[in-house]
Amino acid sequence: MSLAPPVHVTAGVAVTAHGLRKQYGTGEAAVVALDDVDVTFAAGRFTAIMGPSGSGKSTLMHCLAGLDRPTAGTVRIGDAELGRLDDRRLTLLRRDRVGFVFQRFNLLPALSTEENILLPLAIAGRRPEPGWFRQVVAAVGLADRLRHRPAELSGGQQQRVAVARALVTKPWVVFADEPTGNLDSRAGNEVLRLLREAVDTLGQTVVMVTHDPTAAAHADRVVFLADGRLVRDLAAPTAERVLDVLAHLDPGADRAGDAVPSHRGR
Ligand SMILES: Nc1ncnc2c1ncn2[C@@H]1O[C@H](COP(=O)(O)OP(=O)(O)OP(=O)(O)O)[C@@H](O)[C@H]1O
Repeated sequence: MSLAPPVHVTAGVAVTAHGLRKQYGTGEAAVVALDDVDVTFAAGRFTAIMGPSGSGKSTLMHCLAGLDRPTAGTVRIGDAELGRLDDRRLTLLRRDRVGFVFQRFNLLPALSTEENILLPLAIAGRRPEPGWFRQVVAAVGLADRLRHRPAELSGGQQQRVAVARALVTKPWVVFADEPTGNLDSRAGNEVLRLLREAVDTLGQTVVMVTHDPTAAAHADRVVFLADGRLVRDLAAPTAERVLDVLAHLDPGADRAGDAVPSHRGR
């Protein structure tokens, strides 16, 4: 597969979706999970996707990452339009150009930390760039855990292995799906700090789905979904402002929203 230089990445845009629609089922059982979503993710920025349960966050991320095909609309990662790629080329794009961090870490239990981190490169038959592997390992603080297997690591350490695995290919974008969902707040903070650092020091693009306003506050921007539509776009988020927006999207979150000062009208 030939992957031309990432025109859109160098132009400042890593991922774009236009007119994105996803419908599950047909007739009376039909569910419209995404309803005409247009969104652009700038290169070298950290964006969080939030919204009430069932609002379409996972569906959006799966369509953006080429893990699922939309019913209508287009997605571009770098200069590749995903709808124009057959399954094989899409698999290669995901392998070579996209990093993933999942809530459940998804490490291979029989492999060491080092082997897990290098797995995407091994599958692609690529060697790590000299120095890059060491730089990534140092960044995530795992230099003294390289021979350990996942079962010998804490949850936070396992997720740091997953972050290193996502960064090692120098992907155009890292998609993180609830990366702190299985971690206590300290370990979660550490993972968020790492993602933030990857953006600030490596120019990495990160798109993260989260339910946690504190996690979203690490991002440069938060986009909010409700009923499959993109309804708010918040720059320079704080946990309080995120809570405030959420409280007005989801009646179930009203109590949490009432607990913080309202920032409406500012
Ligand atoms: N495979 C599927 N078949 C049918 N409906 C689906 C399927 N996957 C998701 N849905 C529906 O699509 C809608 C959006 O789901 P999605 O998982 O994207 O929401 P979410 O915002 O990620 O929710 P949560 O925060 O609870 O994880 C929901 O109504 C869900 O029930």
